[in-house]
Amino acid sequence: MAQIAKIPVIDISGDGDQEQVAKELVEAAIEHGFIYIKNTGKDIPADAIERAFDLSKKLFKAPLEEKQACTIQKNNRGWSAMQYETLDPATQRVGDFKEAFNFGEFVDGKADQPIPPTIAEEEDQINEFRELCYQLCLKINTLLGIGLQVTPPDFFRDAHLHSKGASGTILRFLYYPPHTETPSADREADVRAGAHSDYGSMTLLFRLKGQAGLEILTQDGKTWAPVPVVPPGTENDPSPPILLNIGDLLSYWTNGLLRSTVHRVVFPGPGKGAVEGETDTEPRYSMAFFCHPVGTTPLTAVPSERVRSYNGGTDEGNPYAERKVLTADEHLMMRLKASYLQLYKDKE
Ligand SMILES: O=C(O)CCC(=O)C(=O)O
Ligand SMILES: [Fe+2]
Repeated sequence: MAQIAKIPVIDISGDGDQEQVAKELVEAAIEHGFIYIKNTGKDIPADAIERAFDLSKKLFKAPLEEKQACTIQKNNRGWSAMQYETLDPATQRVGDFKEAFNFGEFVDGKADQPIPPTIAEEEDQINEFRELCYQLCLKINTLLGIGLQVTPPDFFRDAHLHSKGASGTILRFLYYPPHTETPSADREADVRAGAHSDYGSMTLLFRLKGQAGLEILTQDGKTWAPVPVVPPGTENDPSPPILLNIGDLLSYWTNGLLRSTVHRVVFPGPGKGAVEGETDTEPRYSMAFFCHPVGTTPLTAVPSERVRSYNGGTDEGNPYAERKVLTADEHLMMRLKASYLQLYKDKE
């Protein structure tokens, strides 16, 4: 069996020493880029997560025409069909064995995009779940600011405030069929989601017990390590931990100090390193909340001595000195173009 990923579990739900928690979070973000946020149910109640998963199952079971009518657009919202997205085009021979549905920001509590009629009545519930995720990301942004001693410490949080404008933030439901339903997929050669790093500031990932598949690339750059849904010590929590990972934008913004880790979703068939108690024989559902700063935010130098003095892991001086300042939206567009080849080819 493959070595499972070494990812720390951190509890940020308490009222205790915030500085200490912030420090632990920052060290984990620098060292691993992935962190299990212990789910005590205080930030995101277990039943809100359960209900969101139920809604996601209902959505993917909706008639094909309903989903097709919501096909993903250049605004990154809507439904992406089985094998439509290819996250790692350089390596994959076929597209990802998954379906996905992206919800962008809501306006006045309503979705600002077509929604399948099958789930239209639950629009409020989607909005509420988005809001819980957003609030948790704001809290994490504050902790990162404190841990990196940014002045002011709410520098990152501020850049994510809805009140300052629209952002590319997406709540994404994902459905991966069991291997038995995708016989054309070669368990060894094909993947359910190609190797990639996430585009935004940070991602919250929700998974279900027993459903295998997620792996991260370890620091040697060639070994893949499975990421258990329920790491040791969290078995009795109300819900499995929420998996937090740092995205490319936050890594870029911090000069590479915070690590954006490459990950993928595989068919961990027998002998291929599945975690004990997890399989790929059942349908797999996951939900990702991709948190982005307000689109017009310029990704200028972070006012933190720790970030400033980090030279991006090279000896060539500080990349801030040379690079063009991108906005959050420009950074996102650069990444989207690389993974939706068809969408951008057909319509440009
Ligand atoms: O489904 C998962 O476990 C991971 C999904 C993912 O990495 C993504 O959508 O960016
Ligand atoms: Fe991802």
